[in-house]
Amino acid sequence: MNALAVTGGRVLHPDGRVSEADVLIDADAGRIEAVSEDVTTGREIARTLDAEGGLVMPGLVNGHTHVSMTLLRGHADDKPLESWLREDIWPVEAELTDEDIEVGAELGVLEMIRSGTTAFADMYFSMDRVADVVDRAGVRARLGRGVVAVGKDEADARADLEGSLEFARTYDGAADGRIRTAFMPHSLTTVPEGLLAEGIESADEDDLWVHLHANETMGEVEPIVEDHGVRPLEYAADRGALGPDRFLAHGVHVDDTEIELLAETDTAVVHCPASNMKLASGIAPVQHLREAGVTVGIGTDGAASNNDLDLFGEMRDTAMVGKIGADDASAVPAAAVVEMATSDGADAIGLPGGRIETGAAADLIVVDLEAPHLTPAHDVVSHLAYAVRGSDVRHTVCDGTVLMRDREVTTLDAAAVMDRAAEHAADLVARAE
Ligand SMILES: CSC[C@H]1O[C@@H](n2cnc3c(O)ncnc32)[C@H](O)[C@@H]1O
Ligand SMILES: [Zn+2]
Repeated sequence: MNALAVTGGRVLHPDGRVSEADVLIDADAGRIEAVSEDVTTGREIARTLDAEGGLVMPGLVNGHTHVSMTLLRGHADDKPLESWLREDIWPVEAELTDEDIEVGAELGVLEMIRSGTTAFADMYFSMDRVADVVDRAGVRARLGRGVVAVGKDEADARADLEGSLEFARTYDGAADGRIRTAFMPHSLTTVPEGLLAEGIESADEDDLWVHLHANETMGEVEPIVEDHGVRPLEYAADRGALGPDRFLAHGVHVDDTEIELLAETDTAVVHCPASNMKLASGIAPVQHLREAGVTVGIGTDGAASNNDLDLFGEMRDTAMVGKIGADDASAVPAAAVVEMATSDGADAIGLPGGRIETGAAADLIVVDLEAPHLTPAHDVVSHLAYAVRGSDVRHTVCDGTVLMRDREVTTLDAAAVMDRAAEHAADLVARAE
């Protein structure tokens, strides 16, 4: 066995307990072999990661993003979704080159590795380029090419749909299985009903997952209610968009019937609190969703509506806004938020990981707990939800490979990535003006 040992720290167990333990990883198999007090005695250990003063926990799962949108970070702020997309984002995206998308993905993945995210779900364009970055950087992802029919004639919209299915078929299982894919219609209002149902039927024939934005704003809910006389998620169910191998981004404006429908169909929701606050989309009923039995993950959405990809910030936002939404300070507690960012997030997007236990995927991080803002440590789980920042992550491991050691990313050249991204972002915005 090519053994990697993470030693001298405390471990966050799946049931929320924290105890002193080492973690032994089979780096070739990408699997956790043992979690116990001393894994090094009597074993040949190839490499060690020092976790002294730190907490070993599952790598975080960013359940919904558009990673290449890091190039548009800070480009268009302070607008609601509809006008933000139509007036600012889509015109710039029309100028994107494949290379821009690759460079933006490198920057986003670099930021995620440095802030403890080991897996993410991504919907965008030129996804072969994003897949290449995922492969090189060593993270795990569920990827899909987004389908938008707005402003396209029937033939172009159909070509978009075929492209999404083709990407999903071709890349599923790539990067030694670290890449999984999905058919990704953008939303219920940007893809017409016929195409949506047809695409989902084709996806099902090939056992592909499905991911879309849903019920993000009232502006998305009202036209469906007006045109079809049903709630958006009833409309979605009738077109095959709900089920155990589907996950929806946002789910902000869902009524009780829709929450029931999500639970009955085992459809997961990825909550994106910062994006929902920044675009003033609304507050998702996270406590209610969880109580109904819906699997809820957490996502950053793109960096243009957040404006970072630090999932620790997202955990804090989830807890805070969850309490305001429920009008109850005990709603969405720290332990729930940690679950949502780890095991529930992994389950929501159908990727391995999210648990530190024997047999689980070796996707983990070490968080440094020795810092003024983390002192005293009455309750480590509380710190994870409310006080830890992405910059507290010391090491990041995915699939048994060390992606960051002592804050040095091993798979990407951080300085070069940042330089290239700044250059591409400036050129892109200049082209669009
Ligand atoms: C077709 S690729 C994905 C598409 O989605 C856009 N997008 C980014 N953030 C959001 C959001 O919060 N709601 C809806 N759509 C969003 C992105 O700019 C791409 O055009
Ligand atoms: Zn989105």
